[in-house]
Amino acid sequence: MSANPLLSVRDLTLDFRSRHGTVHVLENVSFDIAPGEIVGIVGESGSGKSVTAFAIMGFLDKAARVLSGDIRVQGRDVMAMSTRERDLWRGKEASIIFQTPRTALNPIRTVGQQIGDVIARHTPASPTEVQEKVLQAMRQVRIPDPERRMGAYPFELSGGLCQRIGIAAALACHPHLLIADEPTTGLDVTTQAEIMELIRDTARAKDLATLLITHDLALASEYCDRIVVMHAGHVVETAPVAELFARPRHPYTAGLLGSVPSLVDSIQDLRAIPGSLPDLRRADLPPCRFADRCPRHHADCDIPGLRLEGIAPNHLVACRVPL
Ligand SMILES: Nc1ncnc2c1ncn2[C@@H]1O[C@H](COP(=O)(O)OP(=O)(O)OP(=O)(O)O)[C@@H](O)[C@H]1O
Repeated sequence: MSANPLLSVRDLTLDFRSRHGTVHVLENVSFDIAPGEIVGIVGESGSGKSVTAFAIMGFLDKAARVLSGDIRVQGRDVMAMSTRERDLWRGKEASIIFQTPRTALNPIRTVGQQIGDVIARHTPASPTEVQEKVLQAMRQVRIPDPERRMGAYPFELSGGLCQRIGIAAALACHPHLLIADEPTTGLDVTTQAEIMELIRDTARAKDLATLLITHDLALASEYCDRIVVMHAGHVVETAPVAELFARPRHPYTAGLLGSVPSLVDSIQDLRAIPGSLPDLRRADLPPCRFADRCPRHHADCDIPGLRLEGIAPNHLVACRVPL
């Protein structure tokens, strides 16, 4: 893991209590992000990507119970913060952008007011100074004609412009950590590329540690430096992007890569991963939650104590029979 990470998540284990029983959502989730690094979390729906992001930001609902683990941003223990400290920390040190930009914005306030609200919460400034900072934030995310657009309501702007407003609000107070949860869902391909380029350029220019949550492996391969692969609440593999795509070592990662048309050599090589995620309410979840779906399953896989281990420089895998 990184020598001086900006974000460090260690052995995060949490569950949710629900009417249908306890859901064992995350177990021993660990990863780091260095300043300026873009890390993608990939995995099927339900693998725990968003819950991990919400745990970092302190957005978990009351049904969540953190059983163990540690989350630090710039060395600061995020889970030990009071609600007030957390409110001040969000936006100033860490920000999140969501997948549905229009619904993430308040429909009855102009976009300029909404960016201004974030600035005013964190910086003592006069209304004129706030307005100047709003314009700066809008220019930074390349919104054309910001003087006019700051008076618009979200419904008056395209999905791509709304996402730019979301990013402007997230970055307005210069945080060090940015979490982007499926930031381009629902946007057309050209707008998707523009938004991803904006996120990448900003991360590089401002040395932001960026966590990109996505289903889209092709997108992750293009914009991320490193990938964290999650399956059913476990991190199963993490490696620099080129290495992971050239030589996946976990059978689940190999299965994911083999199921993406643009990443296989020919259509004949395209394969779906058999089975589905295990029911996370099971009290007897196996040490490897991929075991029931794994073509390489072996008796050793059922021995408790499976951990992420180094298999090559910067390449960790949680598998007893890696590829
Ligand atoms: N409030 C909750 N109560 C019970 N279970 C929950 C709650 N929130 C999330 N979960 C469960 O946690 C697991 C992980 O959900 P999460 O949303 O993090 O997955 P994800 O990988 O982000 O999926 P997607 O790509 O569909 O957003 C799922 O099994 C989900 O049902």
